[in-house]
Amino acid sequence: MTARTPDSARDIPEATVARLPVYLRALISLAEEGITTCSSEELAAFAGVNSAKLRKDLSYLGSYGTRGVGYDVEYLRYQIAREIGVTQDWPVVIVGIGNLGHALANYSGFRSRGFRVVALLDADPDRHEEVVAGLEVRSFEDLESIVAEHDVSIGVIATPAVAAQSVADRMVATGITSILNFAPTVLSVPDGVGVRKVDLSIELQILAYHEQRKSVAPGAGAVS
Ligand SMILES: NC(=O)c1ccc[n+]([C@@H]2O[C@H](COP(=O)([O-])OP(=O)(O)OC[C@H]3O[C@@H](n4cnc5c(N)ncnc54)[C@H](O)[C@@H]3O)[C@@H](O)[C@H]2O)c1
Repeated sequence: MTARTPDSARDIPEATVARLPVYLRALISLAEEGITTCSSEELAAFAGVNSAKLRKDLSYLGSYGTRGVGYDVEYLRYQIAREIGVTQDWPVVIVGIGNLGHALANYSGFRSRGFRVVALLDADPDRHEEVVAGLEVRSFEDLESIVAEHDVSIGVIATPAVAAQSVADRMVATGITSILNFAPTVLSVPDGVGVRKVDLSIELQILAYHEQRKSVAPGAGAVS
C-alpha cells in the first residue's frame, strides 16, 4: 500500500509514511537542542529505528544527506513536514468533550505540529458553553456550519463507542475526509475517507504480552 501527497509524483510506502512523523518529532527535538546537523545513525537512534531503514525512508524524499556531514536538521525537518503536509495549517474539530476530549483540547503539541483545533463539540447540553483551552464547547448540531466555515477535513472522535459510528457518519456527510478515532470500535466509512484508530489499551496489551514472555523466557520479550 502506498500514499501519495498532492505535490508529490512519487509513491511512498505506507510504512515509511507512518515513520515520517517519528523522524519529524526527533528533528524538532534536535533543533530545540540547537543541533544543526546530524548523522543518519544519530537521527535513527533518536527516532528508535535502525539507520539503514531511516536512510531508505529518507531516500523516498530525495534526501540523502551529505557524506561526512550528515543531514541538515532544519532542511530535513522542512522536507518531511512538507511531505506530510504539516507546513500548512490543518483545522481540526474534536467531538466528545469528556475526560479524553478535555485532555486532547488542552494538548499544546497539535498547534506546534500544524494542527489547529477550531471547535469542540458535544451532544450534552450541560457541556455547552464550558470554555476548554480557550474554546467554548458547542453543540454537535453546529458541526456542519463549523466544517464549512473553517474548511475542516480532519475530525477527532472522543465519544463513547456507541456514539462513534453516528458521529463518523455525520462527519463524512459534512465533508470531513480524515478521522482520528479514539473510541474502541471499528468505524465503517466510504472509500476515500481515512480513519486512524488510537487505542492505548491495545498498546498496553502488547507490552503485557512481551512482559509475560520475558518472565517465561528471559530475553524473548524484546519489543520493537
Ligand atoms: N483510545 C484510547 O487510548 C482511549 C483512552 C481513553 C478513552 N478512550 C475512549 O474515548 C472515549 C471517551 O472517553 P472519556 O473517558 O472521555 O468519556 P466521557 O464519558 O468522559 O466523554 C464522552 C463525551 O462524549 C459526549 N458524547 C456522547 N455521545 C455523543 C454524540 N453522539 N455526539 C457528540 N458527543 C457525544 C458525551 O456527552 C461526553 O461529554 C471513549 O470511547 C473511551 O473508551 C480511548
